[in-house]
Amino acid sequence: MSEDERRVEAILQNYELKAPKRYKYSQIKKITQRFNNEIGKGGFGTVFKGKLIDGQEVAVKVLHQSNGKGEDFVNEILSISKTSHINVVMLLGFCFEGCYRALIYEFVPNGTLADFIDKDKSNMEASILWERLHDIAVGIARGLEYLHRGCSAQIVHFDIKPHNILLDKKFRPKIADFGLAKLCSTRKSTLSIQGKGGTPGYIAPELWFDNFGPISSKADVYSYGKIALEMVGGRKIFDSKTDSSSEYCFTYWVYNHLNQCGNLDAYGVTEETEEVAKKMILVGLWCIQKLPAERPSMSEVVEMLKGRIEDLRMPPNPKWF
Ligand SMILES: Nc1ncnc2c1ncn2[C@@H]1O[C@H](COP(=O)(O)OP(=O)(O)OP(=O)(O)O)[C@@H](O)[C@H]1O
Repeated sequence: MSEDERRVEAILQNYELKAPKRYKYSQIKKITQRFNNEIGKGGFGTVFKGKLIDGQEVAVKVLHQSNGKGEDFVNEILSISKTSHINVVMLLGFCFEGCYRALIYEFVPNGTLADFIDKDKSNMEASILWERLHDIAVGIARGLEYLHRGCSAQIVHFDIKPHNILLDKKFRPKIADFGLAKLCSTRKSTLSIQGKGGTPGYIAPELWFDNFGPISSKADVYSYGKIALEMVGGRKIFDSKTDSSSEYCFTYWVYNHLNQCGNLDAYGVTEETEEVAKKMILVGLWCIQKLPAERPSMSEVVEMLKGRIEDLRMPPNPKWF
């Protein structure tokens, strides 16, 4: 056994794991029918569709063997095994055997929020579309509120982006991909991370620069704000391949437009759907405030989204990163 394996094994034994069952690699092969149904590839591994003995459909993430260190694997297991929430993807099991590592999740069948944002929605009735967007926004906010405050350990995800939000058959969002997540004591409100995590466009400024204040769950709030704006804009607000200034422009455009009491026709927002769109924009703008202390908590975001539009203010100054 390598030093790294010994370390992972010790952590797994010492940690009180709530639920996930440990599987042998031979069982993983059976569950995935010898890896014959690939769903997709990520930075850390390949995801296959599979079936447990009781017939439950699962997604099995098989980690690349080149991932020498067990850190991401342990992080994902330890973070997610402490959770149980309708808006957080459930970890059902894992495999850690020699160089083989795999994670077994509930299968979430309706693609990612990124797919949904990109999808042509012109044949969807506007009121249905905006109700769905609003419900997705509330669901993600509730999932994050739970991770930040509601489960036994405080969890900061650090990589909230549309690709990591899966949608179930009722379009309920489920937060996935806990590779960068960090557990911290519920009494501690700040934490530190080694290395730079996150994804450009969604990553909070304090994760890059030292002078923005302490690192806390407000980093996820920032990423959430970007997602909320992206959902309203119906497009990526940051696209490194095409236009590095698009994010900046969209955010300012929306801010100025709303400040001057303009309507949002250009974004397919009608009178009927304007309230929902405005709420999501206002929430998004508050969440992407440069200083973490000026951003709302996720509980406040849920209240803002569920409350009356009249009670929402514009952020006082456009000081976004
Ligand atoms: N529980 C699941 N149910 C259904 N599909 C899933 C599930 N988990 C992941 N997938 C799909 O598998 C693909 C790969 O997921 P994975 O989390 O490994 O990578 P990623 O999020 O795309 O990239 P990275 O991990 O590098 O951020 C994605 O397209 C995702 O939609």
